[in-house]
Amino acid sequence: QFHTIKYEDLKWDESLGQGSFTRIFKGEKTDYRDGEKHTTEVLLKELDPDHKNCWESFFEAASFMSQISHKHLLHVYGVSVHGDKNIMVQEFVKHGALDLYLKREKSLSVSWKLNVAKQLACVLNFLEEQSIIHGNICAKNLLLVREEDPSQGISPFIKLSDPGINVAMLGKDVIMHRIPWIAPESLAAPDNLTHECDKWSFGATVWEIFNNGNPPLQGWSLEEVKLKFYENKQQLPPSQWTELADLIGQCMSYDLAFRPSCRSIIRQLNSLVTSGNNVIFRLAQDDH
Ligand SMILES: N#Cc1ccc(Nc2nc(N)cc(-n3ccc(CO)n3)n2)cc1
Repeated sequence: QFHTIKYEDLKWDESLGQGSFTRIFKGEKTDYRDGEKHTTEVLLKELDPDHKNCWESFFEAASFMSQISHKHLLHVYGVSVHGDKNIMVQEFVKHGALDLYLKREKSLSVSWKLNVAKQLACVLNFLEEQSIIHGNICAKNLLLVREEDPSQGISPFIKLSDPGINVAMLGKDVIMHRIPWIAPESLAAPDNLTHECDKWSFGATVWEIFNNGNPPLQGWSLEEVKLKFYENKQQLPPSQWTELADLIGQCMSYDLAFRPSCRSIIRQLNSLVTSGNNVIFRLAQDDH
């Protein structure tokens, strides 16, 4: 169900860091098409050898990404296995993961943030229409293809990365680290994810985007304290912008039935764009 790439057709360049069970490197893949040699810049995502028992889930994530295509879904060229090395070969995304970008760029505009949130809502809507559940929506799994350039009227462009190892495969402690992105009902049943779980995670991710990449519950390092967050049905600190806080609150409602449809999420984001402009316009008016 996905393309296998020969190990000798891959070249490793610099290391770009590591995820929870993977290491990522910049690299190149070589194809020979119509008698010509083509070299493509790629991202090589290597599964840690000591987690090779998760290789099926690792490749399931790869096949998940290659069975459907969408402009806001990361393209996966294929996989390569060599000895105890399991490698996913992805398109190289120029500006990397959004969580780091949000921490680095401190003066992103409200319209930048809304634009990115809308792109995520669009790909979420697409996945729901395809009855596909991602299961790991968070800023770390959003990749920035293009920065904005206001002088050229160029807006940011993001892609959703693969979900990584299936949360059901992971130990209890790893699942704890996904609080508050993981929907509360999924803690009890991580192998029974629903589209509503992705909406909960969407809410936590929009919260991240509007909080300059400060992880939610920062400093709440003790797992039992994080569990209290769910037991007490707590919400993340609400934004001053009530309409935004309402949308995040709807997505992160403990009752599945109260989580909005993707259509409603997109509609509410669109109205935030207009109300956002009006707020700015009103504030500007007050100044004069
Ligand atoms: N400095 C720097 C820098 C780092 C990475 C990229 N590019 C890239 N391309 C991808 N396809 C995937 C990723 N990821 C990064 C974290 C994850 C977690 O899954 N993925 N990064 C570009 C610049």
